[in-house]
Amino acid sequence: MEFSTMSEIDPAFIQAPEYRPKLKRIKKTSKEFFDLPLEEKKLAKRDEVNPLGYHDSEHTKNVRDWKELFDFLAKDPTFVPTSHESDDPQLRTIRNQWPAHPPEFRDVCEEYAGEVEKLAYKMLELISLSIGLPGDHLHSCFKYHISFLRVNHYPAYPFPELVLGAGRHKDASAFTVLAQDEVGGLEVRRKSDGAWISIKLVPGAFITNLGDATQVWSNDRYESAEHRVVVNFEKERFSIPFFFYPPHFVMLKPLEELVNEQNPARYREFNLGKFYVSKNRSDFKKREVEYVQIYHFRIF
Ligand SMILES: O=C(O)CCC(=O)C(=O)O
Ligand SMILES: [Fe+2]
Repeated sequence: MEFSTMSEIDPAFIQAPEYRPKLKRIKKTSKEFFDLPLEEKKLAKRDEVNPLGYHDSEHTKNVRDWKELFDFLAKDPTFVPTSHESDDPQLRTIRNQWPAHPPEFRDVCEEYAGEVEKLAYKMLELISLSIGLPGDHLHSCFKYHISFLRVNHYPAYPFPELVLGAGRHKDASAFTVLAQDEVGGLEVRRKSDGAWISIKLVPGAFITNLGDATQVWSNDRYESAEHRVVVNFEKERFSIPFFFYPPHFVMLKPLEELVNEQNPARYREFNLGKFYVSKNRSDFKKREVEYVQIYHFRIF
C-alpha cells in the first residue's frame, strides 16, 4: 500500500488505489440490497436481541437520521457485555445476519472487511509511531477486536437543510476507516470556531477519523473528531465506515508511556465493552438518559 502525498495536505486521507475494485463491488452490491423492497430488507432487520443487520431508524443524539444502514461484524461471532450495568459481568455472543439477496452480498462484505482490517492495522502502526511508541505497541491489544462495519445509504432529499444524514457525533472506536462514493456530505467540526468543514472528495481515498479510545490512550494528544453528514438534494450517497474497536475486556486509560508527573493521566480507567454497549444501544431508540461520553471519566 502506498500512502499518497495527500496526507501532507490533509492527514485524514489515505490514498489506496488497489482497493478500488473492492470498493466498486461493495458499492454495487449495497445498492442492489438497498434497492430491494422494504419488506425484504426487513427480513435481516436488527432488533432488541440482535444489534446487527438492516436498520432504517437510526437516531443520533435522539434525532432520527435520514438514512438506512446495514451493520456487520468484522469477526463473527463477537463477544460483548450483556448489559451496560457495571456490576453485570455477563457476556453475550452477537452474530451477523445476512440477507438472501443479493446472493453475493455476504461474500463481498466479508472480503471487504478482511481487506480494510489490514489497512486498519497499518493505521494503528502509524498512530503508535506518531506518539513515539513502537509500531506494534497496540497490536496485541486488538487480537479479539469487536470492530464492526456499516454500509450507510443516504437517500436524496429535496430539502437538505431540514434533515441530517447523520447528526453530529464522535465515534467511540479507536478510529474509523471510511470509504465513501463521489457524492460527498461528510463534515468535520473545526475546533477553533466551531464551523462545519466539508471533507474534500478524493476518489479512491479512505478517510480516517480518530475516535474516543485513541483520545483516551493518547491522553488528549489526539482528539476524537466531531463530524456529521449532510444529505444531497438530488443524489443518494453510500459510505462504509469500519469502526476499529479493541476487545470488550480492554480497560481504557491513558497509555503509561505517555503519562508522567508533568503530564498526569486525564482519564480514570474504564471498561471498553461497557462503553461500547452503552453507545451502541443508545442509538437504537430514543432515550431519556444522557449518552455516556469519555468526559464522564475525565479526572480534570
Ligand atoms: O457517512 C459518512 O461519511 C460518515 C458516517 C458516520 O459518521 C458514522 O456512521 O459514524
Ligand atoms: Fe461517525
